[in-house]
Amino acid sequence: MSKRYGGSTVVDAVTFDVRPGRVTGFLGPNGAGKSTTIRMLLGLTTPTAGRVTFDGRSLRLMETPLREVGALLDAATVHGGRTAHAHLRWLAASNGLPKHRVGEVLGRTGLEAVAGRRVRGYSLGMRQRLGIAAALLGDPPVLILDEPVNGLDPEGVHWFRTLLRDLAAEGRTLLVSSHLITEMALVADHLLVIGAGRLLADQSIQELTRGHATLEDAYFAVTAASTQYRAKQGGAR
Ligand SMILES: Nc1ncnc2c1ncn2[C@@H]1O[C@H](COP(=O)(O)OP(=O)(O)OP(=O)(O)O)[C@@H](O)[C@H]1O
Repeated sequence: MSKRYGGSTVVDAVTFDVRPGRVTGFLGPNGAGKSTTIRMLLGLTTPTAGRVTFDGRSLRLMETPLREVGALLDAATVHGGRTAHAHLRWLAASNGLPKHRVGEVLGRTGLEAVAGRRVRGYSLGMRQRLGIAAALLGDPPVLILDEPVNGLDPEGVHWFRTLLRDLAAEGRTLLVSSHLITEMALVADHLLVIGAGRLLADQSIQELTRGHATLEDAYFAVTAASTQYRAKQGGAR
């Protein structure tokens, strides 16, 4: 896929496959084109060139997309006056999903005890859990999660790691973007690295790290030429 905005190409002929049964991490410096790529995967932004298919099919042609692809984008988008339970009930009803899925995803995301509270009183971590619950609602074989650990406390991060591994073990396809390389090193099997709109790496963690002391070192080496924002070293004066 490629995406141009005005005169600038923000995603430049990026091609990749995301395989089932493993966690694929999606990394890149600020402004690299991760969100734009994810929005194109989900049909929220139209590519200037190229296309996206899920098991050979276009998302637009699917009758019940939530059963096919679950997504977490911006956890802040839920109406604050709704309870988590009401939000998920509404999503289930409007997408033809069975009511019992609401209780199941509330259980899987640890939100049962707070499901009757209005979302405006939720912490960022609770909102992230609710966003993950919504992504899981249709029991989809594919999950695309943008910055899912954002705002999660240490227990939440630990819970999420286990959840990701379980979802991969169930044979699902998981694409997870993050800025946290150390977190990716713990959960991902495979990494896509993007920089300045180009795909810089599409490798297993072991392959990418080979020849470097750590995954972080490998990441800095791969993205060195495409990082637009890097502070000068040294103390502030
Ligand atoms: N609607 C838009 N119109 C014009 N330019 C855009 C638009 N959306 C994104 N861009 C530009 O595209 C580039 C890639 O942005 P994008 O949000 O995809 O990067 P990102 O990798 O998700 O960054 P971050 O890690 O900071 O969230 C940036 O230079 C951004 O300014």
